[in-house]
Amino acid sequence: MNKGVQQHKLTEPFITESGFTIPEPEVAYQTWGKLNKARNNVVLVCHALTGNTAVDEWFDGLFGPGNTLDPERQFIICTNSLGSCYGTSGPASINPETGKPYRIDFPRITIRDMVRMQQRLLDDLEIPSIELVIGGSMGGMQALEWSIMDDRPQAAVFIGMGKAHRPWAIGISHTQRQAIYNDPNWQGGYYNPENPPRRGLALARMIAMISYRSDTDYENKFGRLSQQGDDQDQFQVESYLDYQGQKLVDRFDAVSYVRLSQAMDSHDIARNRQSAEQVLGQVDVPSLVIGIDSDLLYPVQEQHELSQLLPNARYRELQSIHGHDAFLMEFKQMNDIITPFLMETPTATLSS
Ligand SMILES: CC(=O)SCCNC(=O)CCNC(=O)[C@H](O)C(C)(C)COP(=O)(O)OP(=O)(O)OC[C@H]1O[C@@H](n2cnc3c(N)ncnc32)[C@H](O)[C@@H]1OP(=O)(O)O
Ligand SMILES: N[C@@H](CCO)C(=O)O
Repeated sequence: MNKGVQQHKLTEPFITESGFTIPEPEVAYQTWGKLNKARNNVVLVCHALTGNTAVDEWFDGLFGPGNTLDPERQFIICTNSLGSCYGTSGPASINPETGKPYRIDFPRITIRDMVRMQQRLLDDLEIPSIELVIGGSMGGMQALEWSIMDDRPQAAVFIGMGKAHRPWAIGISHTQRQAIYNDPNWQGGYYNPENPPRRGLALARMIAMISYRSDTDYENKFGRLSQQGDDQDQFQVESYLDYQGQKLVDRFDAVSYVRLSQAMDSHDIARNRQSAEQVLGQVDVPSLVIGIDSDLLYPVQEQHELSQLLPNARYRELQSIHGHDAFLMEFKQMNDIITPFLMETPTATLSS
C-alpha cells in the first residue's frame, strides 16, 4: 500500500446496481492540500483501469503552482475505484461471510457503482461541492457519471472516452478477458491463490498495450530491431510487450481486471435512463472534453460527439504519437489546455 493512503470504512453496507450487498465496504483514498473553510476547493481525480490513488505519481506533470492540480490552493482527492485491488472493496477483499477473499464471487459492478461509492466517501467527509472532477479513460467515465448523478461538480474534464463503451472497445476488452479465462490456472475464477492466472493476465495487458499506443509510437521506439530473448532473438516490441505483461502481473489482480473491464463495458450514460441527448442535454456543468488525435481505442469522434451533446462543453485535442495513453504522458499540453478552461470557469475558489 502506498504511503499516504487512508482507509475509510463506510458505516452502511453498499448495494451494487446488480443487487449484491457488500456488508463492510471500504474505500482507500489519498489527498493533497487542505480543505478550505467553505469546503469548496475540492478536486476529485478519477483513475484509469489499473491506476491507484497515487495521482502525484501517474499525473505528476499536472501538479504544481499554476498547473491543473495545485495543492497550494486545492484539496485534491483520489479514491481507489470499487472493484480495484489497491485498498477499496474488490475481488481481493475479504468476504466477511467466508473469511476468504471474494475473488470471482465479487459481483459485476458498473461505473455508476464506482461513483456511488465515491459519493458515500465524500458525504462522510462532508464535502458539499467539487470545484473540478477530472479523469481519463475509465476515470473519464466516472467523471461523466458524476456530472450526471450529482450536483456537486462545478467543472468537469473528460479525457479519452465517450458517452458509451462502443463495440470496438468492448471487443478489445472481451479479448483480454478471454485471455484470462483461457489460462489453465483460471479454473472458472476459482483458482488456487498460489497459482493465479499469470499468463492470462499478462496476455490481457499485452493486448491492451497495443490498443493504448499507436503504430507511430511503436515504429519510433522499436522499428524492426531485435534483441536477445530467453531462448532466441526476438523483436524489441515482443520483449517490450512481454515486459509490460509481467509488470502488470506483479502488481494487479486478475479478477479485478475482469470486473473493472466489465464495468467499463457497462458504461453507457443512456442505460436505464432517457436518450443520450436528453441525459447529456441536462448537464449544465462547464465541461472540457479532450480527445487524443492518435487514440485507437476511443477515437476522437467519440469526444467530438460528447462535447456536442453537452450544452456547456468545449472540445480540445492532444496532438501526440502515444495513442490513448497520451493522457498519462502529455502533461504540458494538458496543463496548457486545462488551466485556461479553469481560469474561465466561474468556480468558487478560482475566481475568488
Ligand atoms: C503500484 C503501481 O505502481 S500502480 C502504477 C500506477 N499505474 C497507473 O496509474 C497506470 C497508468 N500508467 C501507465 O499506464 C503507464 O505507466 C504510462 C502510460 C504512464 C507509462 O507507461 P510506461 O510503461 O512507463 O512507458 P513505456 O511504454 O515507455 O515503457 C517503459 C518500460 O518498458 C521497458 N522497455 C522499453 N523497451 C523495452 C524492451 N525492448 N524490452 C523490454 N522492456 C522494455 C522500459 O525499461 C521501461 O521499464 P520500467 O517501466 O520498469 O521503467
Ligand atoms: N494505461 C491505463 C489504461 C488506459 O486508460 C492504465 O493502465 O490504467
